[in-house]
Amino acid sequence: MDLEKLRKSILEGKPIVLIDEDREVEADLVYPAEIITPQTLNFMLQARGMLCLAIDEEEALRRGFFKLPSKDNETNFLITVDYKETFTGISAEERALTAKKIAEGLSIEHFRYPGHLHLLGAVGINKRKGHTEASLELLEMLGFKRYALIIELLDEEGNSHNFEFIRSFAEKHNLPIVTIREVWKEVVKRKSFVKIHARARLPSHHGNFEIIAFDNELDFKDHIAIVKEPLGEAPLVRLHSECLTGDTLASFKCDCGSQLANALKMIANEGGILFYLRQEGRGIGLKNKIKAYELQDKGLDTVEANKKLGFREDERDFSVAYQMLKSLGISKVKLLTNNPRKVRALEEFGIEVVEVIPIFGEVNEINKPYLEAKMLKLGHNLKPLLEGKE
Ligand SMILES: Nc1nc2c(ncn2[C@@H]2O[C@H](COP(=O)(O)OP(=O)(O)OP(=O)(O)O)[C@@H](O)[C@H]2O)c(=O)[nH]1
Ligand SMILES: [Mg+2]
Ligand SMILES: [Mg+2]
Ligand SMILES: [Zn+2]
Repeated sequence: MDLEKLRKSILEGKPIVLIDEDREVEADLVYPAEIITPQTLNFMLQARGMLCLAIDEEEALRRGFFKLPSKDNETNFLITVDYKETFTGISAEERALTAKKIAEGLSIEHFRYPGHLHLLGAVGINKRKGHTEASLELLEMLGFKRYALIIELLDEEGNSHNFEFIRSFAEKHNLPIVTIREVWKEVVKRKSFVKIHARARLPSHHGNFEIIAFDNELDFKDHIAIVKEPLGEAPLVRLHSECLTGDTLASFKCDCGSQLANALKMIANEGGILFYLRQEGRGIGLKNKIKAYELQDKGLDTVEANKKLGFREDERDFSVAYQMLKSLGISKVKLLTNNPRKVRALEEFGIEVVEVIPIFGEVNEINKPYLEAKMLKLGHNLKPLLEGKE
């Protein structure tokens, strides 16, 4: 995402096409309310969705705007308004004026309601990754105030999910395209959602560690770090994904339990950090992993089983691991893994992986086909282990 270029394009009066690939599979045009002109607003109305103004819900409520009684609706609508000095409130000029007055911080006394501009309350992109939230983050990182005019882009037939049309519309009008995923990634780099909650001694079978718990407003799960001093400039780091069956129940189906023990031993000897990440089943959760096991009992491999259940081969997101590292002041690591995706995930956030150190578990007749599938289909570097040369 080239922020300079995006800002320039906005200042030329061009809205950004913000694509939501994950939730709604739709695109909205986005423009800062503070600098909206009647011309740009009129251009945005071509998109033919519903023009709304996104605002932080907390702030809107503080200023006296309110929600209508509603059943739990996914879209967080507040009242509709017109600025008091408008005539009917519907023209591009008058809607632009209403939007600007909201961006100036005026409270509800200066508006009539119901009116012609819909207000949408944003609840924070960590809690909801919709257009409402992402548009505010996007504008903030471009140096604008957190008030966004947004409107869904419909094709000639009125369909909102036509990505081919969305891309051709952007191209035709020379509008930049950004995805909500890109915005979220940038937010994870800029804003901190994780901080240390408590730390305590943890003597264990493997050595004397410290255990750290976090307040985590990023994915709201209880991840922990197991730390052994000294850390040095680039400590040994292991990102361990939870595996109840392997870690706790000593299952033969995978190598997780023995990898965990080996990682803790290495860290006990040399110093380092093990992050115990609650990403059971490569992020699909325990129940789904058992479902995947059911399919594997019937002959599918670990990747095919995930796909059959409608998941990607790997659903893990390492942004929380990045923020935990940051909260511990670490920007360089020696990473214990055979999984190239973990290296890439950290590097994308700007963590320097100075060395990748293989970490093998035990191979047996039961987990061998699973490990082979990971090597062949997920690109894990397990050749030395499977050839017995590790
Ligand atoms: N969906 C799914 N998850 C599995 C399966 N077997 C193990 N897992 C999960 O896979 C995760 C461990 O990931 P692995 O791919 O073994 O290893 P990795 O952590 O990505 O890579 P390394 O760093 O090299 O160990 C844990 O969350 C396990 O619960 C399976 O058959 N299906
Ligand atoms: Mg939407
Ligand atoms: Mg593993
Ligand atoms: Zn496992």
